Amino acid sequence: MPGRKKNHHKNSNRVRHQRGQQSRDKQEEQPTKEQAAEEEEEASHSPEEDKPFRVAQSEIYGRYLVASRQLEPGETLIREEPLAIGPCVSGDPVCLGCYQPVTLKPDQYRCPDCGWPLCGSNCSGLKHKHGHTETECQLYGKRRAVAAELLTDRAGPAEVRDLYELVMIVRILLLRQHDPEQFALIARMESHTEERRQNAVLWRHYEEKVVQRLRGTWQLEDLEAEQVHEVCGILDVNCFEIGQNGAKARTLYPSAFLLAHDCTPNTAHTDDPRSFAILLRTSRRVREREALTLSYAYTLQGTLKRRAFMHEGKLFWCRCRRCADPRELGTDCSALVCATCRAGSVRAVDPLEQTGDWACDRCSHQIGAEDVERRLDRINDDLESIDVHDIPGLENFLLRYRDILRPNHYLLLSAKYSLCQIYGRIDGYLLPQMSPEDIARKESYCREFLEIIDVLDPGLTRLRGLIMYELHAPVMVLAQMAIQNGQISRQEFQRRLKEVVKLLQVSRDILCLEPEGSTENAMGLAAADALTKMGC
Ligand SMILES: C[S@@+](CC[C@H](N)C(=O)[O-])C[C@H]1O[C@@H](n2cnc3c(N)ncnc32)[C@H](O)[C@@H]1O
Repeated sequence: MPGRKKNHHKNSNRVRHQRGQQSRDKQEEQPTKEQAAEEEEEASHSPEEDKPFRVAQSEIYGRYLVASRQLEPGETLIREEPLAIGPCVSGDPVCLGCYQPVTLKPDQYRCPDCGWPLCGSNCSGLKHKHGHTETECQLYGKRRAVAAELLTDRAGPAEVRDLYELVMIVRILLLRQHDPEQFALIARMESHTEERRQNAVLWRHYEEKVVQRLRGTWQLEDLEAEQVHEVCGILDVNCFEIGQNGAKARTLYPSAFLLAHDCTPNTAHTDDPRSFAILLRTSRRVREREALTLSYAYTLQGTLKRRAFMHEGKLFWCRCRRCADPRELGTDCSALVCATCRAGSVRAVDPLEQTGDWACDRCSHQIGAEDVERRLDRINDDLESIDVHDIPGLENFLLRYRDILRPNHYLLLSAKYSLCQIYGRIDGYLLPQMSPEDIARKESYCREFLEIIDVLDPGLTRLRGLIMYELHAPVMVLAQMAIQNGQISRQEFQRRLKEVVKLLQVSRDILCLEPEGSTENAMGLAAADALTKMGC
């Protein structure tokens, strides 16, 4: 469920602050991030390269990419393999070779040498640079107890998360010895170490969960605490969360990390399920010298949450057009129903004031941002507790909160997005089994959702492609029913068919840009097939 999962990128910051306490020697040997930016800029101006972008530098963004000419929608900007890859920070165990989910049950296949759970002995990621390497296996093999004794089905999600969190950090630190060039490409990334150090809670977390564990339990005493903190910062600021067909991983890429954030970005990215390469392209026309942007946050979150997420992990407060507008570019997807007059909408008075008040547009009711956040967290927990296939549960959720949240509220949209995807696809609710009312409901959720996405994630974006594909089916089926029952004219039927064709064409054009072997690409092919069958 893209709407409710973090399947986007996480990111980073600017370049001006003091670096960590590296030794004088190291500082002399390695260029600063500012010098690296200048070198990159020079390199990107070299005449033999006809790159669609170049590296620029600003006080606000730090290094960022700008279009070196006008770019058309769908132009490929970057295709590159990861510098580093590892499991995401979550309580879900995954195979260290291919990042597909595994269990911690006694019958789960495990690496015979180090004891970490793997999907199987023929996993494509075994001894592969993007998977479970021999170096890693040897290191873990000497500490077999970690995986064999701690990673069992008695471990709670927090313990599992703490152990998996270390994997990518260790992989990067291993590169320091085994592939210094690769390590240098990572070391030039922003870490915000100094700002992170000022945040006592965050610093203590990494000190206890990462530095002390690596140096203590994992007996990697030669690691310098400072370097470990630096790597933790680089990961938090620059990682992408990727994965296709059930796999989940986090990655660092050599140049994609340079993209600045915007909550209505002009690029879209996807990843290749085999190589884990990132494929980044423009989602709409970009003017020459315009910043190339992607969203570090989830589109389907309100301003309060998106900004908090970016401040927490990426150490900046977003001030983009969407964030600055209390109505989020007219979508109103954070507005609440006024609890006092019941008629007005409650919105942040100044959304760039994170702890400022929210006020009703009809009466004098006001509420603090912290209160709003607490309420939204409770509603979000409620939504998360509903199984994604539970149609009555999700419908009930919409009913329960319709007098509390405005219809376009992101939490309602999230539930509607799930419903768009499962109506027509699960047993008991397959299209031939559905009542015309339920089919019409699917259509109306798809339309509501599309209207919002057209504003917040416009152009050639996966979310638009997916929702258009979902929308074509109810429009088609209802049109057929209506003509058979004599409810619409031939002309109206033709008009509706035209819409179906348009929806299929756009979704095909978008989803066929997704990598081969991905679910989205399969949908793109299905759209193309449907068009052929319709003679288009
Ligand atoms: C993934 S890094 C991007 C590259 C980074 N600018 C650099 O020089 O290494 C993300 C960081 O860039 C900065 N940044 C990106 N987008 C920004 C934005 N919209 N506003 C302010 N800072 C931004 C923040 O410092 C953020 O932590």
